[in-house]
Amino acid sequence: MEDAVVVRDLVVDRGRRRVLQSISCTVPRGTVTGLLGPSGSGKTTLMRAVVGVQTVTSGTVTVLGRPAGAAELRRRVGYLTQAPSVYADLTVRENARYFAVLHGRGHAEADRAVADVGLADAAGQLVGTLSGGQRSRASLACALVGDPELVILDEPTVGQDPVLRADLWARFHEMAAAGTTLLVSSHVMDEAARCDRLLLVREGRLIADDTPDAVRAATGVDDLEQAFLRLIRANEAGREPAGRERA
Ligand SMILES: Nc1ncnc2c1ncn2[C@@H]1O[C@H](COP(=O)(O)OP(=O)(O)OP(=O)(O)O)[C@@H](O)[C@H]1O
Repeated sequence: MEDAVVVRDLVVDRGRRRVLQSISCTVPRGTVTGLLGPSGSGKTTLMRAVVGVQTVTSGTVTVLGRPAGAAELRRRVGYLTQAPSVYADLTVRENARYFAVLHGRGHAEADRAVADVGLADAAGQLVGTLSGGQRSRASLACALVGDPELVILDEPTVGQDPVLRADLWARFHEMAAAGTTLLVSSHVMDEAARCDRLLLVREGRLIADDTPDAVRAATGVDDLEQAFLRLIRANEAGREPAGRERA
């Protein structure tokens, strides 16, 4: 099956800086692919390019077989930005129902999306009165309510407690098992182990595109944070990055 996302030789300049330096990678359908890297490494910029809202300098981004940003992709791609994009003066339920209508879905789907992010008890609460972590989950519910084929989630678990984080990751894997493709960014390396595949970026360059197990095998260490350190050092030493083969 074709990949959900194909990025080829992507270069992006923001301001006067080159923030993505010729990135090529793929996101296979029906997987949870993690986009990992330190703050400022270019994760959000890459996600914006996949959503089609980022001006690119050169290269191509193909999403579900179409150029990124194509009008017909709007309903097929869900995007959770880092800043919650929900209406503060509506309740959680009203927000979810509003976004559900935009995607041709009903109340039942909206209520399910709210429950899926652990907000059933707060469904009647105004978003403006929620905690930061709750607000970001309300935003997540709105990104998922249309049941998009490709879901791009920019740091969806920041500020969530460990139980909720585990629940959210379980939900992501359920969605992937049902055929949805998820690209999920995080700068927390312990989340890398929860992904089917990993894209590791640093300073605008891709230094790994592989499964967690393949990254471990290529570097000879079990701990993914240590594995990434080795990849970074190997990369800085100018050697060929390890672990580029598909498992
Ligand atoms: N609007 C902008 N104009 C100029 N430079 C920008 C702009 N937005 C981001 N950048 C720069 O682009 C680089 C990549 O930023 P990006 O937001 O993609 O990183 P990130 O990996 O998502 O970081 P974080 O984990 O902190 O969200 C950073 O050096 C950042 O300062």
